[in-house]
Amino acid sequence: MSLFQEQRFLAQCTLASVSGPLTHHFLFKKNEWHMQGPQIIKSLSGIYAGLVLIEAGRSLNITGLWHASIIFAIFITSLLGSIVFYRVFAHRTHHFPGPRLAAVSKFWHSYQCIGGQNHLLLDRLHNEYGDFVRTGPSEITIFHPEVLLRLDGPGSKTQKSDWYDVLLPHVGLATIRNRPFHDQRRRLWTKGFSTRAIVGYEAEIKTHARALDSLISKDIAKSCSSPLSTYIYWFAFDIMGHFAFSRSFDMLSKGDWHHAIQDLRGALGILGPLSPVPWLARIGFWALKRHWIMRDWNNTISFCGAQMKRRFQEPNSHDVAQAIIDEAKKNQRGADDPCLIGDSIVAIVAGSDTVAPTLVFIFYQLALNPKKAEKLFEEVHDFDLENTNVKNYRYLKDVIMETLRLHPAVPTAGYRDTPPEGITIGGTFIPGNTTIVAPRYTLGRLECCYKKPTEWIPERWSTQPELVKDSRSFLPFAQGRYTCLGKDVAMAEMATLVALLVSKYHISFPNDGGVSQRVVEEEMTDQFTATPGNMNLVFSPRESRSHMETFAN
Ligand code: HEM
Repeated sequence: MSLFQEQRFLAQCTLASVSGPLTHHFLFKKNEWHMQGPQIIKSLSGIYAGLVLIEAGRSLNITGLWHASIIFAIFITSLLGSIVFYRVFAHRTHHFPGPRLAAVSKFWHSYQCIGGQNHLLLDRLHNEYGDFVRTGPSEITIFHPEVLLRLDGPGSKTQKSDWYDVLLPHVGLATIRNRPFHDQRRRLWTKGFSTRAIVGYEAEIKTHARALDSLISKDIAKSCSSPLSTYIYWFAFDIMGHFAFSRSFDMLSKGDWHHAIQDLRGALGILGPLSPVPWLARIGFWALKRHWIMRDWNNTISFCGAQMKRRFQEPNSHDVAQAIIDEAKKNQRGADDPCLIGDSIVAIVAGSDTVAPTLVFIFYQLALNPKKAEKLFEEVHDFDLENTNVKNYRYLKDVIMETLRLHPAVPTAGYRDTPPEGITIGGTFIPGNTTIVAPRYTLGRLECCYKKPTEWIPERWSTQPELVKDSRSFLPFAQGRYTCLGKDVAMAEMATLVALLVSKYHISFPNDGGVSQRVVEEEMTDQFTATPGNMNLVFSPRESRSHMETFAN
C-alpha cells in the first residue's frame, strides 16, 4: 500500500469513528420515535453497501473489501457506543430505575422472557425497583393503581405502540394503531354484537357446553380424570369459529384438535420471548415463512383466508363476519382483503385465548377451594341450561371477577405510547413518545389495592368490600375506545359452563402427586394472553337434590 493510500485509509478510519455519534445524533436522536430495529438494520446495510462499492470501485480487489469492513466496523462501534452512552446517561427516561441492560436494549428483556414468563419477570422488577421501572430504552413499566385508567380513560391521548404491528400486512380491529381507522372498523364490529346476534351466540354456547359435558360423562364412565384444559380450549375455539366464520371447528364433537388451531397456538408461543422486540418477530415471520413455528403461523393465515373465501359465498347472517364482509364487498375488495383475514384472526384469538385461560383458572380455584365450590353450588344447584338466566347468579359473577383479578387473561400486554407532550401518572411525569406497560398480573395483586392480595376470595366483590382498598387497577376488559367488545359474550360463555358443571359435579384434582395442581400456575406462559399449564380434573356426579330429599324421607 502506498503512503498516500495508507494516509487515506487512516483518514477514513478517523472519519468513521466520529461519524458514528454524528449519525446517531442526526439520523436517530433527533427523531428517535422512528428509531426502530428494522430501520437501523436497513440504514446500516445501506451504509456498508455504499462503502464497499466506493472502496471496491477504487481498487477492485480484496483489499478494498477488507478496508471497507474495517471502516464499517469502526463506524458501527462508535455508533453503538454513542447509542449506549446516550440511552444510559442522557435519554429522557434515564432517571427511572431499572436494570442497566434493559436501558441499553430490549434484547435484554427478550432474553429474560425465553421461558415465556414475562408476568413473573415484571413482578420481580416491581419488588426490586418500585412502581415505575425502566424496562427498555424508551419503555416504562408502571405498577401504580392509576395507570390503566390514565392509559385509555377519558381524554387520554395515548396510542397503541408498535407491538400492534405484529400482524402486518394483515390488520385486525385490535391491532389498528391509527385512531380514526380504528373507530371506523369498531363501528362495523359493533353490528356483530346486536341483540339478535347475541341470541345466536348464546345458542352456540349452550350446544357446546352440552358437548363438553358429554365428554366429561364419557371420562366418568371410564373412571378416569378429564383433560379439562383441553376441553375448555376446544369449547372456546369452537364457539369463536362460529363467531368468526359461522362454523364451529368441531373439536368437541370430534374429540380432537383442529389442525388450524394447533398451528395457531404453536405460532402464538413466539409472542412470549419476542413480544419485547416485536420488530424481530415480524422479521422472523417474513424470513422464516416456511420453517419452524413461522410455518404454522402462515398456515393459520392461509386457513383464515380460505374460510373467509367460503364465508363470502354463503348466505347472510347476523354475526361479526357479515358486517366486515359487507364492508369489503361495498369497497369491491375480495376475501383476501388483509382486513378480513386480520379481523378473523383477531376474533379467534381475542375471543378464545382469553375465555379459555380464565375458565381453566376458575376450575383450578374451585378445585383448590372446595368450600367456595360448595357455596357456588348452593347458588347454581337448580341450573337449567335451557331456561336459567345466568346473569342472576351473583356469587358466580364474583367467582369470575376474582379469577380475572388474580389470573388476568391479558397479564402484561396492552402497550401504549405517550403523546409528544408526555403524561402524568400517579404524580410522576412520563416523557413523550415513551412506551408504557401496565401489567394486570401485578396490578391485580398490589397490597395497596387489596387486602390478602394473593388469596382467591370472591366475596371481596360483594359481601366483603373491605377487602378491596382501591379498585382502579381492576380493568380486566380494558376501557375507553379499546374496551373489549366481547365482554358480554365472554361472561355468558364462562357463566354458562361453570354453572352447568358445578351444578352437576364435585370437582377435585386427580391423585397424581400434585402435578395437575402445580403446573397450572408454575407452567403458565404469558404470550399476550395467558396460557396456563395443562390441568386434569376429576369430576364426580353430585346426587341430585330430589334424590337426596327422597333418601332423607
Ligand atoms: C375473559 C374474557 C376476555 C377478556 C379478559 C378480554 C380482555 C380484553 C382486553 C384487556 C382487551 C384490550 C386489549 C388491548 O388493549 O390490546 C380486549 C380487546 C378486545 N376483545 Fe376481549 N376479552 C375477553 C373476551 C373476548 C371475547 C369473547 C371477544 C369476542 C367475542 C373479545 C373481543 C375483543 C376485541 C374485538 C377487542 C379489541 C377491541 C378494540 O380494539 O376496539 N374479547 N379484550
